[in-house]
Amino acid sequence: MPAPLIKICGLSTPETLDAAIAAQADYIGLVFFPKSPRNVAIGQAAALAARAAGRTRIVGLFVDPDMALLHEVRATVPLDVIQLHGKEPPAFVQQVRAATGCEAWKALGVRKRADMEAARSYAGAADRILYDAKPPEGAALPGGTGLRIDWDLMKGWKHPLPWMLAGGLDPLNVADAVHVTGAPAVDVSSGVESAPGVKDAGRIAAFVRAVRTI
Ligand SMILES: O=C(O)c1ccccc1N[C@@H]1O[C@H](COP(=O)(O)O)[C@@H](O)[C@H]1O
Repeated sequence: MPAPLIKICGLSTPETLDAAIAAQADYIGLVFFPKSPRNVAIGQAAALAARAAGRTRIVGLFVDPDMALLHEVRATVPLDVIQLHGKEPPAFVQQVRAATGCEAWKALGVRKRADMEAARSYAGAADRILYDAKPPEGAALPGGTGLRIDWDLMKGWKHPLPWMLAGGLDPLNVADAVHVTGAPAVDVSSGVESAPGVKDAGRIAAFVRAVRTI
């Protein structure tokens, strides 16, 4: 099995961005969602992206954005990937990919096996499905909650698209998560923080090390 790809999401400072790059994370994520403690202003994101350019790939995370916001961000932030973490239907995901030239990743909230079935409808529209834990009804955030998927749900599941595992991963559990699910790519946000929105350089390094030594 090839080494899983690694994304460190929700970076907002040059120091923690540098930590992710030094650890050789494959992707770094910038969150454009004002309700998130990891939200970055467009100017702040542009400065972080300039620092990261050519050293890792840059993912912009959005929740039910309109095309105007995506174009506004892309005018100054050179995104490689747009991660859609809301209720975006396949046609919109396809439109995002066509209009921006970025890869489009669609996040799906998973609590039971049936939640994963929705992945099929994104074949041909999304470049990757990101499976995240489904938050409880009425939760403030659709992701970045530290909640975990029941990894056993993925046993025997035939993934219709390239995919990534997210939700409650951390340096101590990520190796188990990969062993149980066979994930080809992993994404972490709160599991490498010391407080909500505060990334920890040591935990970022430990997470990448834990994946690279699987
Ligand atoms: O990180 C956030 O603040 C966030 C906000 C809104 C939607 C998604 C968000 N993060 C994504 O959620 C998953 C899981 O995060 P965690 O590791 O459980 O904290 C991950 O894909 C993040 O990119």
